[in-house]
Amino acid sequence: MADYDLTQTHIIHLDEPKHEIALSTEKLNVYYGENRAMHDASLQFERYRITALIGASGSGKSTYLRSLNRMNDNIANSRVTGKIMYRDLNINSDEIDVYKMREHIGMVFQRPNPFAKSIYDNITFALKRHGQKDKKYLDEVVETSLKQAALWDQVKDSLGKSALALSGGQQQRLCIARAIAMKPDILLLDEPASALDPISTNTVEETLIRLKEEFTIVIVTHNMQQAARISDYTAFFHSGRALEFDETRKLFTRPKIKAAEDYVSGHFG
Ligand SMILES: Nc1ncnc2c1ncn2[C@@H]1O[C@H](COP(=O)(O)OP(=O)(O)OP(=O)(O)O)[C@@H](O)[C@H]1O
Repeated sequence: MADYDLTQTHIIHLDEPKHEIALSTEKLNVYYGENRAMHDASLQFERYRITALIGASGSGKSTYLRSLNRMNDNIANSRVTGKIMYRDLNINSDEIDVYKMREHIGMVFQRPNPFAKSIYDNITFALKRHGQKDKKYLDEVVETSLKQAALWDQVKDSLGKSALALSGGQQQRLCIARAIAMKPDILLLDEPASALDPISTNTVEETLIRLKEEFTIVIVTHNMQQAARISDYTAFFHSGRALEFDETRKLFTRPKIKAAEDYVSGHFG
């Protein structure tokens, strides 16, 4: 089995992508001040597939995920180099309107973070800010997004209720509904189920599996069973590098790199 060489640049592309590539990075580096937290990460994300990012704590998964829709821009002292290609555009460039780009590449965070507003207003907030006033359209988006996030049946009679009164699992599905209301192409999720109980986790996982019919999903998870259950592809991160990238079933059963084998087998026992 190959071991990794941290002095090498690791560029990992799928041998034969089966679908169109929705998003990719080329030699992506992230620096926090002097600390280089991501080294030349080159990965490709297929459209309508779920890709899981796995690896030990501190290996750089969130750093990488955040850079995909320029969330690292908000961190003082952070710098990102390399290309992030979306629809033939390098979105890691000064000319990009970051807010517009995030309409195409949405994000859901680890802790549910609904606004202190009604369920309805949470979903319509960004659309209204973009000038959408058509009540019929807004009503439709609220219904469709909540249905897609598997929350509609539970909240359809209480859309005026505060989002903060929902359970943690429901709040997270509301945050997913809020993200998909903008009809993004790509959904980035940073451990979206880690703060949830097993039943809510299960519902979120089922929701994500259904959502991949319409969206390309990239998800950070510490939960190997979750990665195995829901993802089509997995990228293994180690020491700020994307070291191995493959179909999930191959990476979990026949990893090529020892560090990946140790990590995966340690978690599966
Ligand atoms: N805002 C920040 N400022 C400075 N350093 C940071 C920041 N965020 C992350 N780092 C550093 O970057 C490295 C990678 O961290 P990151 O959070 O991306 O790892 P991770 O694999 O997502 O970890 P975890 O699984 O614990 O969330 C770590 O050394 C971390 O200390």
